[in-house]
Amino acid sequence: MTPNDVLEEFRSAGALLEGHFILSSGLHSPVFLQKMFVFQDPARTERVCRALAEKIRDAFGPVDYVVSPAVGGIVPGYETARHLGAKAIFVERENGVFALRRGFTIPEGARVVMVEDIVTTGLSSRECLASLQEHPGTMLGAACLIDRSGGKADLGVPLVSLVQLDIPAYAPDQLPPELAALPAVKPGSRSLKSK
Ligand SMILES: O=P(O)(O)OC[C@H]1O[C@H](OP(=O)(O)OP(=O)(O)O)[C@H](O)[C@@H]1O
Ligand SMILES: O=C(O)c1cc(=O)[nH]c(=O)[nH]1
Ligand SMILES: [Mg+2]
Repeated sequence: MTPNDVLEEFRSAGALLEGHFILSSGLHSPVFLQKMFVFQDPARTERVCRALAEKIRDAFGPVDYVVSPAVGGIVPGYETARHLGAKAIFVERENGVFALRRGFTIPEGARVVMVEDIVTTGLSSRECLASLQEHPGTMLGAACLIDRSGGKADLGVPLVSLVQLDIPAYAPDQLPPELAALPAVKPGSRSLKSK
C-alpha cells in the first residue's frame, strides 16, 4: 500500500476533517484525522493494518506482543497483531497515567512493538513506552498508521509509519486568526471525565 492508498482509505472513510481541533497534546490544528471512521469498517482496517504489519516485520523482524495506548490504539493494535501472529494488549489511563491493567502481562524475553494510530507530538507514544519500562520484554520499536509530525516526533525508539505528513499544529496562544475564529472541538479521550 502506498502512502496515497492509505490516505485514500482515510479520505473515503470521511476521516480527514477540517475545522478547529484541540489535540491530545493541547496543540490546536485545522486538520484532524478521525481514525475511528476508518476503524468502524473492519475490511478497511484490515487493509491498512496488514500493510502496517508488513512494515513492522521488515523493520523489526518477528514480533510476539503488540502493545497499544487506549483508546485509539486498541483496534489497530489488535488488527496489526493478527497479521503479525502476535498477541495484542493495551495500556489505559489509571488516574491519568498509562498502565497495563486487566491482568495483562508480557513474558520475559518477548519481542514487543508498540502500535499507535496517529502520532502528532509523540507524547502519548512516549507515555505508553514509559509505562512499559518496568515490564519484561524487549521493546523493538514503534509503529503508527499516520505520523503527522513530518518525522519530527522523537519517541526514543525507531518509529515506522505508513504515511508521514507535516500538518500544522499551534500552541493555544499562537493561533492564526482564521483558526481562532472557528469554535474548537476536542475529539480525543485524554482528560475525558465521566459526569
Ligand atoms: O502524538 P500525540 O501528540 O500524543 O497525539 C497523538 C495521540 O492522540 C490521540 O489520542 P488521544 O489522547 O486523543 O485519545 P484517543 O486515543 O482516545 O483518541 C491518538 O490516538 C494518539 O494517541
Ligand atoms: O494529536 C491528536 O490528538 C490527534 C490528531 C489526529 O489527527 N487524530 C487523532 O485522533 N488525534
Ligand atoms: Mg490515542
